[in-house]
Amino acid sequence: MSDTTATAAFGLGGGQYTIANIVFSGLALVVLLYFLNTLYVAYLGPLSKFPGPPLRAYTTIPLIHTLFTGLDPQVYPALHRKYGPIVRIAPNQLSFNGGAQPWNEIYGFRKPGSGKPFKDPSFYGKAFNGVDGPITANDENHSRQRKILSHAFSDKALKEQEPLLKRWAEKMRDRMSQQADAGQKVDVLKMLNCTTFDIMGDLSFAEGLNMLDEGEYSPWVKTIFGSIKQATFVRGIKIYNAFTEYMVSEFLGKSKYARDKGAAHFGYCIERVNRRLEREPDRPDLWSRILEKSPLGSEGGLSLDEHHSIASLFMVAGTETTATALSGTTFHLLKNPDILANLTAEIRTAFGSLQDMHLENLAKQKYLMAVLQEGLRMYPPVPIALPRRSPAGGMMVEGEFIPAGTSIAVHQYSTYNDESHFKHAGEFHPERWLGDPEFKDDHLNALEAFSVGPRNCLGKSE
Ligand code: HEM
Repeated sequence: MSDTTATAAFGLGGGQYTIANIVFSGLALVVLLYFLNTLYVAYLGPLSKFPGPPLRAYTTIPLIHTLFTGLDPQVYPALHRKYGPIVRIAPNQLSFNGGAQPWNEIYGFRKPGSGKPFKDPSFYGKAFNGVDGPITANDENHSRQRKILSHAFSDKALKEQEPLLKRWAEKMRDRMSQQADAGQKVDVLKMLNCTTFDIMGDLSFAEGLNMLDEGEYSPWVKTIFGSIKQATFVRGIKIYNAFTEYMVSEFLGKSKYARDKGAAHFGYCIERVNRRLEREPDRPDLWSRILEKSPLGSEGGLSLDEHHSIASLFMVAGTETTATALSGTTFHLLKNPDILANLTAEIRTAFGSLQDMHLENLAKQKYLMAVLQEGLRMYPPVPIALPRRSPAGGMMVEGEFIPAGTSIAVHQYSTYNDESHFKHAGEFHPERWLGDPEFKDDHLNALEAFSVGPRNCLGKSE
């Protein structure tokens, strides 16, 4: 090829046909194509029909900013108020707050053979040992694991744990009373976290973490809280683009710092699970029921690695969530003395002492149940969105076609704070759950704090 032909062919002009120029032109072309593609996706692509802030259609930076600043429960309700029940919150991401319909369409059970949304991999991370527990397992492993684990969460199994739950509740009450009698301030959130972690340790491994005794978070629990924040930060970097996702998975995720941090939490789990598997406690715990269904080494049962992953999940999923729900509800009760007085009256009329309280008769206290529901609505422990990806071939949600691979989710706090679902949404009104005519137009089925469908919360009691 002559210089002139090459110059013409590469469009370089002026006889500048050098390797550097070719590389530079190639890079410029890639940047141009990337830019044009971004513009196409933002303004002409299949998600361009959905409303949302223009910048969010173009880049994930606002999404990451919201994540890093922790303003999720402020930003997304405001976006839904402005743009409606479906909002494009990133180039490839839609947020829903339309109530029961998107809950069922995105998360609910589906007919066999119909395309099914799956968990968005950019949100969900595997357990430290790389072995899936129920949160990240594929459908086949998930249903195998869930069948085994459900046995430990049946009504019968929970009834069996009643003395344990009562013992810890009494301990929490005594501890709080001691502090109050001594004129000290009571950090209710901390007390509740100490209690739920002690309970989960005792339920899972037949040994508490002694946090209520110490009145302080144990090093393990501090590690768990730290790793929740760290995981959020890592997720923010990952979702920027494919390159940052690769860098996080290949380098940051495998760095010594990340490995040491992950190993600390996981190490505590491994140690306790192994210790528990070596002995039979003098009273049944969750693992007694799990091992009943799946003896170690049995075909189709849980592997030792799965036991570790599941224990590490239980310690996160069942503790901070419950403590958050109870502390949020306590906050709203203290802000609403009339409601607190009604609740106190119901409980003191029904029970002479703590000894009279049982799981069964507590569940029959209508006002108590309404207060807890309203607490979950006003202060959901998972206030964010748990994203799924739409399946190959796309799917319909709220009558709109969603193309394959789109990240879709119901945003909990936006749903529960929307006046179209709940009258006086920003106020605490347990009466709405008790058939009060003032709230007759409320969409009570928009509240799904434990999610719905095959992957809903295992700890939810019906
Ligand atoms: C108020 C307390 C709780 C709330 C609001 C809550 C909420 C949730 C939600 C929204 C999910 C779905 C996660 C997803 O789609 O990725 C979930 C899953 C799960 N939760 Fe809870 N949870 C609570 C308490 C508990 C408790 C006490 C346990 C007991 C260990 C527990 C164990 C689990 C497990 C194992 C899963 C995974 C289930 C599966 O994928 O099959 N949770 N929870």
